[in-house]
Amino acid sequence: MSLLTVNGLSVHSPDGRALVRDLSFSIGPGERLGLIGESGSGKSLTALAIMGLLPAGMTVSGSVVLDAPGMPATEVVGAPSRRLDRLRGRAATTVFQEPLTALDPLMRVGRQVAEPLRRWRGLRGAALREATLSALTEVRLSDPERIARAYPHEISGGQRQRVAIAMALACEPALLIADEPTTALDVSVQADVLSLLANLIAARGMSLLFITHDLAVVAGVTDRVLVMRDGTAVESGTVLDIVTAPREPYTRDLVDSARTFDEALNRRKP
Ligand SMILES: Nc1ncnc2c1ncn2[C@@H]1O[C@H](COP(=O)(O)OP(=O)(O)OP(=O)(O)O)[C@@H](O)[C@H]1O
Repeated sequence: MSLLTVNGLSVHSPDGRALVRDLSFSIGPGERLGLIGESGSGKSLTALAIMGLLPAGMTVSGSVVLDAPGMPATEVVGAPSRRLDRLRGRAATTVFQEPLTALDPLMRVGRQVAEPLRRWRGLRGAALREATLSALTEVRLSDPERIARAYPHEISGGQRQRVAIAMALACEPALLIADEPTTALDVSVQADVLSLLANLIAARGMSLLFITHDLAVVAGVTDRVLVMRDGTAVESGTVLDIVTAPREPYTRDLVDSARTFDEALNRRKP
C-alpha cells in the first residue's frame, strides 16, 4: 500500500473552472516524486488538496488517501477538519516557498521550533530546549542558540527556510510536501538548502513530493517526475527518462529550458 494515493483528483474554482483535472498518482514509503509544470498548472492546488487545505469555495472530487505508519488510512477528501488536524504534521507536512508563511513574526524562533516538539514528542523543560537546539543544528544552522533567541526578521531568508524545515521535520512526518522551497531564496543559498533537504529526506527515509517549475531542481532531489499542464498530468516517468526522452512537446520545452540539468544529473548518485 502506498503512503499517498491520489485517484481522479479534480479541483474546481468557485466559478466552476477546472483547475486540477482527474489527477492520479501515488507515493510509496521512501519514494520521492517531483511535480513539475509551469506557473498556474495546478501544482500548489494539488498540494493543498492533499493536506485538505484548499481555499474556501473550491470544490474537490476524487480521492486522496494518506496511509502513514501507525495511523489509520484516511480519505482526505471530505474528511472533517478535526480528523485532518491529527494527520497534518504527522502523516504529511508542508514546506512552502516563502518561509515567513510558516513563521510567526512576533515569536522567537526557538519557541516556534519547540512547539511541534512539545506537542508531538511530549518534551518539556531541559529536554525540550536540547531538542530545539538539536533540531536547529540538524538543519545546519550555525550558532543555534543565537538563532533560537532571534525573531524571524532578524535572520536571513536562507536561515528562515532552514528553520521552517526544522519545524516541519520536528513532527517526524512520513511525507514532506515541499512547494518551491528554494524559489524565494538567493541563488547562492538555493543549492545549499536543496542539498540539506535531500540529505535529511534520505537520512530519515521519508517520502517526498517536491513541487517546482524547474526541472534542474527536481532532477537533483527526486526519483520520479510527474509533468502537469493546465491542471492535468501530461507525462510521468523516472527523472532520467523524462530528461533523456521526453515524449510530450511541453515536456521537451521544460527540458530545453532547464538551466542546469546536466549539472543536477551529475550530482545524482548512480
Ligand atoms: N484561490 C484561488 N481562487 C481562484 N483560482 C485560483 C486560486 N488559487 C489558484 N487559482 C488558479 O488555479 C490555477 C492553478 O494554480 P496553482 O497555484 O495550483 O498553480 P501552480 O502550478 O502552483 O503555479 P505556481 O508555480 O505559479 O505556484 C491557476 O490558474 C490559478 O490562477
